[in-house]
Formats: sequence, C-alpha cells, structure tokens
Amino acid sequence: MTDFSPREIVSELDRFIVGQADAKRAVAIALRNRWRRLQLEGALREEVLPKNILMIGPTGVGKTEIARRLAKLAGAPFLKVEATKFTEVGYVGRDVEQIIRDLVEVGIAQVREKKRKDVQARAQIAAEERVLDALVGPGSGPATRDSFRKKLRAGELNDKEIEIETQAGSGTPMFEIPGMPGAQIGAVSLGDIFGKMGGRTKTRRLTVADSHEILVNEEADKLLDNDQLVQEAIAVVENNGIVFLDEIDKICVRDGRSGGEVSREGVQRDLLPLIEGTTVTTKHGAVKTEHILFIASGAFHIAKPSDLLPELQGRLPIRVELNALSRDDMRRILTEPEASLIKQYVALMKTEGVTLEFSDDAIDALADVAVAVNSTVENIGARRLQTVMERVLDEISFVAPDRHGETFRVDADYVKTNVGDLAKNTDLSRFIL
Ligand SMILES: Nc1ncnc2c1ncn2[C@@H]1O[C@H](COP(=O)(O)OP(=O)(O)OP(=O)(O)O)[C@@H](O)[C@H]1O
Repeated sequence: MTDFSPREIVSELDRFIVGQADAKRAVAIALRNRWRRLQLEGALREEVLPKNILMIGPTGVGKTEIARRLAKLAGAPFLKVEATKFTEVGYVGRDVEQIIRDLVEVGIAQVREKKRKDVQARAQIAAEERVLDALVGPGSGPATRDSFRKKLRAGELNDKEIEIETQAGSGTPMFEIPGMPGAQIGAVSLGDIFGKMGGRTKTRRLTVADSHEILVNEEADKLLDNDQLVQEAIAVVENNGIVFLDEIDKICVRDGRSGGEVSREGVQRDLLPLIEGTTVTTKHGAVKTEHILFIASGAFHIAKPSDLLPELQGRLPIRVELNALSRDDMRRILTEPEASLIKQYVALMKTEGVTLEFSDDAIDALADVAVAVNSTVENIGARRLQTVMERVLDEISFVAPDRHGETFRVDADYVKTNVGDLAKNTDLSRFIL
C-alpha cells in the first residue's frame, strides 16, 4: 500500500498517461481513501466501503492503462475482465466469482514474488549447492566444491549442461463441475496433499545459466511458509485488490437479445453481490469482497449508465469521463510517456547498433495519420499509433541487422512515403493500418 497523496499519485500517473486528468484524479482519491481506511481502528474501518468508479470513454484512450498503472503504483493485485464474457453461451450463474478466485491467484503470485526477495540471499546459497551437486556429485570433497564454486561464481561454467530435479509444477488437473463452481476444491486439495507427500519432480537438462533462476525460486519457495503466504495474499486481495470490469455498457439491457445468450441483466445481478460485498469460496479459503475496488468501464455509445440496474449504478458512484484523443494528445503519447512508442523503437534499434531519430515533423505526420485513419476507418484511440508505427518502421526494422553503425532519420516525408497513400485509401487501411 502506498502512502502517496492524491497529488503525488496523479503525478506518478502523468509519467505514463497523457491527459485524462479527471480519471487520474478520481482513481488517486480512491487509492488514498484505501490508505485512510487502513489508518482507522476497529469497527469504523469495516464500515468504510470503497467508492467504486465508472469510467466512461471511447476505446483506447487510457482507461485500462490508468487502472493498471494505479494498481502497480499501489502494489495491488489487479485483474481485468470483460463483463461480456459472462453473457457467453455455457455461462453458469455464479461463475462471476471466478473473478475473485483469479484475483487471489494474482495476489498469491505477487506476495510470493515479494517474499522470495526476502529470502533471496539464502536461496542463492542453497541453489549454488544444488548446482555443485549436479556438477561434481553430492559426495564430493570440500576442495573440489570450492574450486568449482569459484568458477561458477566467475561465470565460467555458465554454458555447461547439468541435470537437475525440479518440481513438476502446479499441473494438478482442475475439474469444474457445471453448476457447482467451487467444486474444483476437492480435486485441488487432493493435489495439494500429493504435493505435500513428496511432490512430483522431473529431471531436466539445462545449462548452468538457465538453471539459476529456477533453482533460486525453488529454494526460496522451500524457505517460505506457504500457509502464511496465502493468508497474507488473501488479506492483500481483500484490502487492496482492484478489479477492472471492462465493457460494462455491453451488459446493459437492450432489446432483441439473441437466443442462447445469457441475459445481460442476469449478469448484472450476478455481479452485484461481488461489488456490494460477499464472501467467495476459493481453494485457498474464503475471501471477502466488500473492500475490493471495482473500476467499471465502457464507451456507453448506445447504452447509458442509467440503463444499468439501479443497484449497480449506486455501487459505482464516481463517474469520470475520458476524452477522445486529439491530434495533440497523439503527438504527446508518441513522445512523452516514460516508455513511449518512439522511445521503445529507438531502444530496440539500438540493440542492432542502429541509431533511430525522429524529426519533429515526423511526429506531427505520425499523429496526423493516426487521427486520419481513426476517423475514416474506426476509432481505436492510441492503439492506432502502434499499427501506424509498425508500418512506417517496417523497412528499417527488417534491414537493421545489416546496417550496424548507421543512423536512420525519420522525417515527415519518410512517414508520408510509407503510410501516406495507405492512409488515404480507406479500403486498404482497413486491413493494413
Ligand atoms: N492517454 C493516453 N496516454 C498514453 N497512452 C495511452 C493513452 N490512451 C491510450 N494509451 C495507450 O493505448 C493503449 C490502449 O489503451 P487502454 O488499454 O487504456 O484502452 P482503454 O481506454 O481501456 O480501451 P478499452 O476499453 O477498449 O480497453 C495502451 O497501450 C495505452 O498505453
């Protein structure tokens, strides 16, 4: 949990996302409210529920990105789900609870990752011993081991192949009994029992270098208390978890529903308890959902937020609108964010020893093409920049390995030559851009 103030949270988000000030502000307050709640004592703490957020805006303008970055900033378990997934044929009522089960898995992976770091030093030593066992045998004398250890640490044995026994992984089959979500619990705990009775291992041939991470992780896991880790993860999910529910507008009730599809209103009704607060059974234990933050999102081109079930509307009290992206936004998105597309391409080409430069008018031209294609073909927001960039840099990308040491300067003419005509031809750009 971060103790950043809303202002600091917004400025962190500014590093990655252009514009959308209202949405950033809303999520920043929501995050700070969680911190505030955790400062409270006793009963009052339980009473304070999160103010869930409804983000309204066209596709590709940063809705998911804001939520994802927020979660990262907060170190919170994060899950994105499309609400429409639950209208598919074959969907069984309580399947929405799978959202929470998946979120718990994310939480566990996150806590495990963090805890592995705490025991890293001890795990490194244990892993080293296992590599030495594989190299010179478990019974080898200390002098031999020491001399190999020196070489190992110096990286001289990196390419040497060794055979190691590793855990076969969590390949326990999961059975979901239709109509009885949670029924997979039985099958899984059997797997856990077998796991504890020695576990399945498999022998693998790997280079010393490739084995390193696997062995360190395995040794770290041995040092961790799994039950405690799971309890901690569940607490983190309950207090910090963030669920991003995309396409919520598509489960608004409209006429002319096709056969076989699960009623949209039904899905809203199923989602309601999760958002209002319920207890979901997972194979790791019960998880309370009332303090999980839900960020719902949709374009609401046809349906309106008022078409949602009133109870659901009430549970999404904070409404923020995200704006469609202007040409200037596109320009800024190309250059300003910390890992902007331009920075990514420049870095990628550098790995080939090629210097890639963009003139200012090239950035203008790229933004122009993106806006033009978005308006003629389909508005996919900032995602359009990716297809345009890929097309413009296609040739350079292809020849880069043969052009070590050279500099490529992309200017407006280069952009126009590579995508100009394409962008004017709606039929063609529908397929290519
Ligand atoms: N305002 C922005 N600033 C920087 N990058 C952006 C912005 N808007 C979109 N992007 C980039 O465009 C891509 C798509 O954005 P995002 O996933 O946030 O779309 P979205 O608004 O959630 O749309 P959808 O509802 O279709 O998922 C991401 O790679 C994101 O980084």
